[in-house]
Amino acid sequence: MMILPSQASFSPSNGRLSGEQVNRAVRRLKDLRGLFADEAAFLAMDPEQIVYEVHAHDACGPVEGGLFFGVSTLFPGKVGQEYFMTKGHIHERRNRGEYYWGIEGRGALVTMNERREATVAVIEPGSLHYVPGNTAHRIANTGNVPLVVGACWPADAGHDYDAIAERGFPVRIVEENGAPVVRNREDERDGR
Ligand SMILES: O=P(O)(O)OC[C@H]1O[C@](O)(CO)[C@@H](O)[C@@H]1O
Repeated sequence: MMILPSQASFSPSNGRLSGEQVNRAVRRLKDLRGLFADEAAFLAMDPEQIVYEVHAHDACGPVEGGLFFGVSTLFPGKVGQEYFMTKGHIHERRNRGEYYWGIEGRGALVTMNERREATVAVIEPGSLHYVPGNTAHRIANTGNVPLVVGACWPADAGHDYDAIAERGFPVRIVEENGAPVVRNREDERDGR
């Protein structure tokens, strides 16, 4: 019998993920153009500012039956009144689901199904969230410290951004009177 060493190192308390097969992807403000309601506020900010980074353990490549394991770190901040958020996607293979869990910080998981019905769940340390297939998803950081969220998803799920780009999600997570609230996009006159 062969005793194998750990393939990577993961700390459940702070989400730090490292090792040979761990890839790091960074998204800057300039990668999120057009997603925030307040375009003027967006243009006044540093486009190179890092909004979030994703560390993912890729042990198998994008194969059917495989799994990816990742940790997203979404930094605190706002564009106008709207909290920093991930780009958001639906899986290319539509029926693939995903697990998320809160590790550090506080935020919101926003989902949208094929009928454009949205849900919003509070993410906090220890919270667990199952995103079913056929459901677009994004997270927003509603706190003052980095939001660290773990995720596990099928390796062949893929990311489809174009399918949701035109109309976006039906809700926004914004600050009102110092607290996060859910705002319906239908209440906006323009923009998304
Ligand atoms: O791809 P997005 O929408 O920028 O989200 C960030 C990441 O969150 C995950 O859903 C989980 O880490 C990844 O699949 C994705 O790359």
